[in-house]
Amino acid sequence: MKADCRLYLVTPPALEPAAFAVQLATALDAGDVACVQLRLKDVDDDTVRRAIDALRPVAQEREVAFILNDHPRLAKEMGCDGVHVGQTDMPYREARKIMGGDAIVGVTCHDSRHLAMVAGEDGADYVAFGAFFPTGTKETEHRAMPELLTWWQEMMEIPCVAIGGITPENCGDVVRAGADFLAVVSSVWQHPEGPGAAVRAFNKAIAEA
Ligand SMILES: Cc1ncc(COP(=O)(O)OP(=O)(O)O)c(N)n1
Ligand SMILES: Cc1nc(C(=O)O)sc1CCOP(=O)(O)O
Ligand SMILES: [Mg+2]
Repeated sequence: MKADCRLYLVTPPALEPAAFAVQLATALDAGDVACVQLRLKDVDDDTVRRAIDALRPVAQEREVAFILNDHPRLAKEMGCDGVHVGQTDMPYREARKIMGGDAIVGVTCHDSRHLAMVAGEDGADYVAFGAFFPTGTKETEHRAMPELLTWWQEMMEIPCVAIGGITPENCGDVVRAGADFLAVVSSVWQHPEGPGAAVRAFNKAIAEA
């Protein structure tokens, strides 16, 4: 059992804020979730602001960290707890400068030991590896293996996030390999019995891994 692995929910790529706030509350009330990332692609800043206004309180009232994908300035302006930046977004150091020392800043590192070491040494709060499994949520060019997580855990103290196609059924190897967080989209929001059932299934799978 690796009880210290936790869930990191990432929102669906498109959502209607008021309706999704209800879904999010259902997910967060169902079990243990460490953080929520708002990930909206190809929308304008005001659309992101409206979504933050609807969703940030749902997470923060439950003491769940609220992280914005891609947009450090909006994350700072809107009171998010952190930001996630990819390799083609803003460089980590610039994001940190905008967010300040206390905020969470996470960095995508694909399947690269080098990128992860650089992010870790620069001061990232977590590194994210993926994709561990095929995913329909986004086109991915990189495939990460569970051994990468084990190597990271042996080398570094900074938490690592596993992402990409992770489900309650396939997460065991990733959890046992050393993931500190499982970042998930479709297996939660498209779960046939709803997001609450998905969170419960993940919590059980993690506890039994
Ligand atoms: C936790 C987490 N890990 C990886 C990503 C992917 O970020 P990025 O490579 O910038 O791609 P987009 O998500 O922006 O399309 C992530 N968002 N979250
Ligand atoms: C947003 C994202 N980033 C990835 C990466 O590999 O960096 S995979 C991915 C999509 C994750 O969605 P799902 O849980 O539905 O597979
Ligand atoms: Mg990005």
